[in-house]
Amino acid sequence: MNKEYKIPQATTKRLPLYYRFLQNFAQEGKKRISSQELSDAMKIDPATIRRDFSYFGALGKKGYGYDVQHLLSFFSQTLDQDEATNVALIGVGNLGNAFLKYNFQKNHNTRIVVAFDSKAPYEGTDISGIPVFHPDRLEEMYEEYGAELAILTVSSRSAQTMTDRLAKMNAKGILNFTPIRLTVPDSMKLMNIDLSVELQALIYLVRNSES
Ligand SMILES: NC(=O)c1ccc[n+]([C@@H]2O[C@H](COP(=O)([O-])OP(=O)(O)OC[C@H]3O[C@@H](n4cnc5c(N)ncnc54)[C@H](O)[C@@H]3O)[C@@H](O)[C@H]2O)c1
Repeated sequence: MNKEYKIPQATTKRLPLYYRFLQNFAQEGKKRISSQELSDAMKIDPATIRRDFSYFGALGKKGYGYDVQHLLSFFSQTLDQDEATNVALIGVGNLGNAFLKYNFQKNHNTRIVVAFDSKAPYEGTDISGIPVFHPDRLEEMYEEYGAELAILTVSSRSAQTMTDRLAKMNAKGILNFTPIRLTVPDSMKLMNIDLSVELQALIYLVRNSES
């Protein structure tokens, strides 16, 4: 990857999607692919795809398109897909339960390995095959299960406290589903996911394409 460029977050978010579609194309036996074909499959305009790919240097050739295997190994390295990522889930309520059930089945290298909920017993319980412990054991079990990242689905009032504890443990990143704007140290990556913001963006797109 060309490290001189800071990759925009919108591009970063599309990388796993590109990877998934490229895997499908490879499974169908496709050797090369144009940005137009990717665009048709992914419903992202070809200019965006070309711009996204340009952040990683010249990956395609004019008139030839992109070499599927080359792109796949490139994305796999970039996304560290060869390395498993263990994730901890904090807060097993409505949202957390759904994540434990889903557990990223489409991405075999990323999985929730341990979860925490204040209603869980100290010695732990099993929900959808994942051990769930009381948050008193966060530091101990996060380490024991080799978690690198945390998904935060706790009630709002606990969000910052749990974030501070994760920061102290040098957790690498948080995927935050709570509505709280969290304060994190520079060393920690934070991504906020808010369905109402996404929905508002969709409403805006729909309204602005009506004429
Ligand atoms: N981002 C989104 O689009 C979106 C959508 C729905 C809900 N949310 C937010 O996600 C969070 C979870 O929503 P929900 O509907 O699952 O709520 P919920 O009340 O069903 O679940 C929250 C869980 O967190 C647990 N909890 C509280 N403090 C804790 C702590 N310190 N450590 C571990 N567990 C703790 C509670 O026991 C509970 O089981 C809320 O903050 C909510 O506002 C976000």
